[in-house]
Amino acid sequence: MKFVPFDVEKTTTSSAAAAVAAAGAVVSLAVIAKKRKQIGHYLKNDLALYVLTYHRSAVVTVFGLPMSLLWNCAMNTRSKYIHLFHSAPHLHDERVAKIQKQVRDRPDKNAPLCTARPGWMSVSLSYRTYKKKWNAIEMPLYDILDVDTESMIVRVEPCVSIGQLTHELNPKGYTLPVVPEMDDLTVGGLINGTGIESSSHKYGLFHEIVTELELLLGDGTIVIATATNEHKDLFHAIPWSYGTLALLLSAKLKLIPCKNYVKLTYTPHHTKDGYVEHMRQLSGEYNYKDIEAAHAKSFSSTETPMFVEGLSYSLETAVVMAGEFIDAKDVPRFAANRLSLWWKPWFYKHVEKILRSNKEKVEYIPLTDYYHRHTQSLFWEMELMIPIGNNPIFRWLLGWLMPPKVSFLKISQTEMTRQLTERTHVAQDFLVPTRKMSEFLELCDDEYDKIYPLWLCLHDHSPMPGSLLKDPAVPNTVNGHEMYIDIGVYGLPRCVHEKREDEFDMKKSMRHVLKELVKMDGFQMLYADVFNTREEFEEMFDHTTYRALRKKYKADGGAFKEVYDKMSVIM
Ligand SMILES: NC(=O)C1=CN([C@@H]2O[C@H](COP(=O)(O)OP(=O)(O)OC[C@H]3O[C@@H](n4cnc5c(N)ncnc54)[C@H](OP(=O)(O)O)[C@@H]3O)[C@@H](O)[C@H]2O)C=CC1
Ligand SMILES: C=C(/C=C/[C@@H](C)[C@H]1CC[C@H]2C3=CC=C4C[C@@H](O)CC[C@]4(C)[C@H]3CC[C@]12C)C(C)C
Repeated sequence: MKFVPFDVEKTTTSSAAAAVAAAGAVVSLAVIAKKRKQIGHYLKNDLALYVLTYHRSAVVTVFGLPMSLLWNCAMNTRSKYIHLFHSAPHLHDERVAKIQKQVRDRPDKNAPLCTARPGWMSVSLSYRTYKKKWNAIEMPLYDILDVDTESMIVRVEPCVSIGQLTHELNPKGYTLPVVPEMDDLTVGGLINGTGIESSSHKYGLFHEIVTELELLLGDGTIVIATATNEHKDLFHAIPWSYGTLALLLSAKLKLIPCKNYVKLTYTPHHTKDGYVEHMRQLSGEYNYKDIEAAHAKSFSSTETPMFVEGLSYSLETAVVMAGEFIDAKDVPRFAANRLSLWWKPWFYKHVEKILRSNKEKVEYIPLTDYYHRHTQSLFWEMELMIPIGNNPIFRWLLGWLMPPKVSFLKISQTEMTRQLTERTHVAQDFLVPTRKMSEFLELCDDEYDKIYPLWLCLHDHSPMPGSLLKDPAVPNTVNGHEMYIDIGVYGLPRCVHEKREDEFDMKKSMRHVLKELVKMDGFQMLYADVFNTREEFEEMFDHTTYRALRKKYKADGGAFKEVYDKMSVIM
């Protein structure tokens, strides 16, 4: 039987439908009553499975939204309780000693190490099933250990989330130079994986803001690694290693001062060449000295905007957004747009309207709202899960509950929807040099059958000796940096929308795109499914020094598996 995982065809903007969805339980009951005969079989076997598989939108609305709210409330209460009664940064060393003991005394030295954070909690498509078989180490490291505004450094444990950090830092007038969207992302996941945001053209990927790592090696030794000390090779190799070199115990991150508003200029474009060139100009790549200045933290004196982002709505159309910090006192009266208010339209829809108006527009957005501009709609994933989610009535009634947690979306999947997601739902970020941006956009348009919008986010790629990431192939002569662009493709190909799923072959398209990506000196973000063979994966990521370091730091020989063994879906 053919079906699509989300009720895409039922997309309707009518208010009546929104009201019905608001009372989602009634809908489910009505549908179930209507199809009693068809589901009789399931009633005997597994009604829950039927509902979870065929009525995903209703399940997400009726159960996912309130459960996510309850979960968030429980987690907030828990962290307030821990903060009040058990917050003990000074106990960090005790906690570390217990983790060290677990690693040293693990019963099966042949089973590889990984963290015990459940796979369904990870902000990725993967369920990380290896955790059931391997030595999963409990690492209850949830504390912000120190905020030093003299040296502009914050020291954190790896399970600290982006949400925790922004809550702590922003009201005090500080922020991380790179604040990846999504509150549930953890510092440990972002350092061992990667993170990016619209300030990455200045500050690089998330690992570029790290100054020190406290690491536990496979043999139980603890080392402190910085960019200049005797473990600098390990320091550079941790990003993109996905927990295959050592376990991270704490990290020091850079801070910058911030203001509480962002002045955002939206520029609509109706040619590909127009928006590609505009983004390249804004990136500062034509003047790399500017980027060096940014790295030296003098962000306010540089000419490049603090934030640059693009949303393309077809191969030839996009809106390019450039933002700067601005003080509340400088915001013109009544000019603020609080994007995060529950009844506001989804951000990418708001931007699409600006594209249609074809007029440049300036808005003043509170900083936290700016950081969360894609949160309500989970980029544009919510349109697939809750097709009426952007309807004004739905937003007024239930917008305050949005979005459901990615964790809920993961645990509520049935095997059938999971397989279908893997076959038809593209969720990938490709990092390509901006010199190849135009070519790669054409490839995506063709291979993914017109998935739009696309997320366009620049980042400064600098050499990282020893990491899996290859150095820039055509380095800018000044300092070896090269400007890259993250092209985020999230959604269903048009043929899948139109119920012609047979015309889309995920593995074939993915492997073709990845092959071309390597030729263009690009690479793929690994939160997504990895469809490469091992050989193809090794063409994209340089394993030479990585393997030497695994030997040097006692990660091979069974302590940790290689990245491909953790990430591949084709094994
Ligand atoms: N804006 C952005 O930049 C976004 C980024 N992402 C992606 O999400 C992922 C992060 O999600 P999150 O849920 O926080 O992390 P995950 O649980 O997905 O962990 C990511 C990787 O980091 C490893 N890791 C995590 N903590 C430690 C640690 N203390 N020591 C050693 N290894 C560790 C994990 O290993 P193990 O499997 O052993 O736990 C895993 O391989 C990243 O891959 C990121 O690229 C997703 C959305 C947005
Ligand atoms: C990396 C970036 C953004 C990524 C997001 C768009 C994806 C990150 C995790 C993805 C998802 C996880 C699990 C899911 C459950 C499935 O049932 C459906 C899909 C999904 C919700 C999936 C959707 C895309 C993500 C949210 C950028 C910012 C660099």
